[in-house]
Amino acid sequence: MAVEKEQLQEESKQKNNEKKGIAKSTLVKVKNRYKDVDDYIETYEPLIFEEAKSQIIKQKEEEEVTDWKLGVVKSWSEADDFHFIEFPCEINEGESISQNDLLLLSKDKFVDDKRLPTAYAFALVEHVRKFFDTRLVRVRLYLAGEFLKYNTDDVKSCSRLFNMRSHVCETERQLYFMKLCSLSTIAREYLAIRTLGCLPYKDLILSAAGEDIGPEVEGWKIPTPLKEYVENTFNEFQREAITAGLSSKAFVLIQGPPGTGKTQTILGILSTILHATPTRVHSKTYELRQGPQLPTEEKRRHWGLASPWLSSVNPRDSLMPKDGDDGFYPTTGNELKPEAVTSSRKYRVRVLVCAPSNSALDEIVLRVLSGGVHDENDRVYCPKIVRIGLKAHHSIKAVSLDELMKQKRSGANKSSTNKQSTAGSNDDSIRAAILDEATIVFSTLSFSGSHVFSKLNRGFDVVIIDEAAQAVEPATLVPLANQCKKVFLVGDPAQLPATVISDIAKNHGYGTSLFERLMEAGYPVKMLKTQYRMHPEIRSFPSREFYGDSLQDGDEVKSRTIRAWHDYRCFGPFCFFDIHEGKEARPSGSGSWINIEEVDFVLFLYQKLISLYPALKSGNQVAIISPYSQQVKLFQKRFEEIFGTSAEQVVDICTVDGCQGREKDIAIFSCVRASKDKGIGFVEDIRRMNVGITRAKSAVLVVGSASTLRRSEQWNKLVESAEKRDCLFKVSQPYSSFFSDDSLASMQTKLAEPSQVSGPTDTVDNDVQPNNAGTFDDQAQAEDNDDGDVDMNDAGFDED
Ligand SMILES: Nc1ncnc2c1ncn2[C@@H]1O[C@H](COP(=O)(O)OP(=O)(O)OP(=O)(O)O)[C@@H](O)[C@H]1O
Repeated sequence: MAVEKEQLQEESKQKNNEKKGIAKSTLVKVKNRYKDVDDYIETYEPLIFEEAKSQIIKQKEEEEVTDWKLGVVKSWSEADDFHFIEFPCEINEGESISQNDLLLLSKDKFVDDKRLPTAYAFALVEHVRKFFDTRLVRVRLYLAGEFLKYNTDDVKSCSRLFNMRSHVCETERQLYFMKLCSLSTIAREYLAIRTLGCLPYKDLILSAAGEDIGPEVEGWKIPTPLKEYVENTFNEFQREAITAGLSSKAFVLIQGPPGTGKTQTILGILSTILHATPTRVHSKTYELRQGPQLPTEEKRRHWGLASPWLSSVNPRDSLMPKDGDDGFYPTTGNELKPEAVTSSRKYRVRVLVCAPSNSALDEIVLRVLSGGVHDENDRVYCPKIVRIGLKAHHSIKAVSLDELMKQKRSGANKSSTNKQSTAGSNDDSIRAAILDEATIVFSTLSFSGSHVFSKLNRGFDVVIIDEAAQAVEPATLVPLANQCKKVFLVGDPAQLPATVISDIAKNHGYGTSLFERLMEAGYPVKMLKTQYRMHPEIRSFPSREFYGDSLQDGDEVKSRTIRAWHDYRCFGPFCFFDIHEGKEARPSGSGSWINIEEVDFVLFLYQKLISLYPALKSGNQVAIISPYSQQVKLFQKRFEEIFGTSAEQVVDICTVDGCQGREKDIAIFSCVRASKDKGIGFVEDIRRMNVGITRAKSAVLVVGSASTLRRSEQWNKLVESAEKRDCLFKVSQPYSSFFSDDSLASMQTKLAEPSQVSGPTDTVDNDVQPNNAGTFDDQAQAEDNDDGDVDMNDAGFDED
């Protein structure tokens, strides 16, 4: 990797020399197809820089920067127009400085924005190493002048840089520094677009060309028992996706609309690719070497002859309980034994599974840990897996690299007498051993470009990227540099895309994922069409509007999602409450919006639901969702005032962007925008609507201003759909009257007959009651105490 980096630097230098005099300052839009690698880099490079700039500014605005620290220059050098300096740095608890952090270095502290010091510069951390009791930080600075435009050699001399140069080029000089932000993710993405030219399937990425995958191009075969498992367990669309994975295609795209079993399909893919053999191996010589495949009866006869103590009937068959738990391979609890590899296994595929965020990643790790994968003989086992990176969820800590290292270290320490002197190199070899043994490695996209990966002895044969439509294209390229031959992109471009901070980059299409671009260009996509989450009444609108009416319901979805509250028309499965007196407002200094009337109504709605169906008070079965983070904060505050309990203990209150991938029994969606003539901002994004209305299993209750929302074509369709289905409710103040006994009785769908329901209906201990401190008639005022707010994806940027 280090060699690659040097090569790339050299390449880029050469190119810049060739281009001398050609100043390329204009940004170009992301296209569906690219002529060549240069065309690709010329498109993405300036967009990455734009995004980096916005990220730096955002961090500064959010005041996530640390305090000034004092350092003393220990050494300095100069190479390739850059200056390098090293200085010791004390790192206190809760602080960190690591590779790719952006620092501000200055001769004096900044006192205010108007009188800037005379010597200061930005610096990028090259590396940090131990130095006695502190750390030694090495940074890179460019002090030759300021670039006037992107991609130009036009450098203007600059006195602050000139002064800085004379200041730092002497040891023992004091300097102040502060960490501004980490540029790790963006640096890895930059390196990834620069390595595109080295990827074996670069032409596919550039041209976005691919034919549909038929069985004739099957590149891998799976043993019969595993094949039977796939046939019996997965629906036809999932099977197609899994079979496409066994083809010789380098890229397989799988679109998974909400609740269609994306994760389930990924588990199926893992089982098959880990136990598949290349088709070419199933040649005549192989068959001869292996002997012919015998029919089952014949096999039994052979076993009988070879093992006369076995009766012709396997005794375990007669004991097998109905749920398939035979006591040897129980299907519940901690049944997952480690894999036993037999001598017939000739191939050991190594898989890297990635996702854009830690939470999405841990979801799959957990599913592999709890569900396991199936081997050649359809036995479930737990493969050797390692979760690399930061912020691993506590439930999967056992397989995190840090935890596995701890275990190995303590094992090694017990058997070692010379611990201290070799600790560092030991760690490296322990890490390498753990990763080499792992069959599946899990990492976020960004972390897959970290130094841990560059030190691996072996790359990965297959990369699976989940939530691939939620990542910008350069982020998707990061794990592909790990020598993989086959790539699965699993995601849904009809749901929310990646968060892009720079408006300029966004307007130039930087938010387009590789998945979306390939799909737009006509690359074949396997779509999962059977959904197992939503009541059909919830499924119908998004299916028609976002998936060409192609979604169908899995067996028994309807009966599994019928609930007692469906006895009232106002509690689902699908409702739109027109809060026509609501008014949008913008807390001062904020880019976000609130709507107090909607908050009031939703609290009445929630209160009514839990008083009629107390079981809803436990287990976070209800979500209150809003596109705007200020509205989310207002909900949390009011909830606490009224119920006297922290909202998060009983209900999930989150932004739409933060709830993608989650599933709840009931979702209440507060749209916020309500005005006489204004637009509806980013609520108009149909992908945001799609996510908001597809989280619920049994009831999606949309709360908004119908007249405002109708200004958007898609929202107009949603309101019309509610109207047609007789589930549009115009609600006037006081909202309590909407839920009066008479009013509820008029909305009853059945007459007092007990419901045939599968969900929770009983009372529970965890009581939530309005307390005396607040009443529903309180009109909570929005607080102006927050800083500027841009409603970003809650997942945010996840690592180092
Ligand atoms: N073939 C199937 N037969 C029956 N149930 C299935 C099948 N595939 C998936 N499911 C069920 O559907 C539900 C959703 O599956 P899964 O979590 O894999 O979906 P997903 O597409 O990853 O969800 P999300 O939209 O939240 O990302 C799970 O309860 C799962 O057990």
